[in-house]
Amino acid sequence: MNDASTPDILTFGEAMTLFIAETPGDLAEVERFQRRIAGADTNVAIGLARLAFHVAWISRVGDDGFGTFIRRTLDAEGLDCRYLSTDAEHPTGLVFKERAEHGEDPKVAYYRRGSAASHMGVADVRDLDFQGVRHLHATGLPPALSVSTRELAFHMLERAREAGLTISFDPNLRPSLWNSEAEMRETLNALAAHADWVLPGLAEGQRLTGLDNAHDIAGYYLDQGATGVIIKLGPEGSYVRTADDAGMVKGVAVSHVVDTVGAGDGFAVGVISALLDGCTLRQAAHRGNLIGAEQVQVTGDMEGLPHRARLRDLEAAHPLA
Ligand SMILES: O=C(O)C(=O)C[C@H](O)[C@H](O)CO
Repeated sequence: MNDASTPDILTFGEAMTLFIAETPGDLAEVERFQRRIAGADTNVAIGLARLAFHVAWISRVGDDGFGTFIRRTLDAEGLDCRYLSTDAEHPTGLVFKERAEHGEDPKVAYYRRGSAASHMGVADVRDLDFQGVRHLHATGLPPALSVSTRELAFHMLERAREAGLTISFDPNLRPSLWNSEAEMRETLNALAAHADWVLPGLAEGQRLTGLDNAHDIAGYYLDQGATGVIIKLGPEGSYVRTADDAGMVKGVAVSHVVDTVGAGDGFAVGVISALLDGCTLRQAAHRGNLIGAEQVQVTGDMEGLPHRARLRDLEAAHPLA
């Protein structure tokens, strides 16, 4: 998209070229892979663009074939890539994913250390105009990649706050990318304190807060300043809490889980799109559950993200109970 108009939504992070094993088992045995794109932030950006929001994507790719592939894919998905730059010195990040056989979480191998996106920093967004933008979505990936992307993450949330955008934050824990558990916890909780809507999974919330149940975890983030917290509970659905409401929003049944990666990103797409459409937090959690369920039925990380027509069908078939 080359449109110079103001985006509805800003997103930033790392898009990687993804290789999905064509056969199950250890990557050491796999000879053929399918090529796709991946990255928690970019999955959300694509999902929101499919739902007809104007989404700007802030990132870097390497000056290599994988970077060209990512740029072409994001353009084709309708993302506004005016803030996507090409880094001549560092390569595009890659991720290889095992093929899941029985709905288990597949193993992934990252080749992203020192990637183009991990060299982003505050200077990349010096000319970024927040005026008129409605929303910023952030995840725990940029603060995990490098010191400069961590600074960028805090800078983005602080500027969004000053400019009056709403902010969503999904911790997307990747312990293998952090130096220590304590650093991960402190950094992600500090970032979450800048957000309006915080969207951890139950296990993530437990690890980040040391608390046990969804109600208390949500309370922790409300006390830090969030207006709404939704805890993802997998197939059970999600737990919603605001200052004056709390309760379960039931999940939708899925007969065959193919691959769970990207389900949380689908959930974020549902929640953010619904809130920007003017829905309540419970309706937003329900849409998150619906899109999360779509995402677990495909092998790629973003292929299950629906366009508006499919979303209308899903919401008609599964009204909020
Ligand atoms: O962004 C990452 O770290 C990934 O592993 C790529 C996946 O698309 C992502 O995890 C899905 O949330």
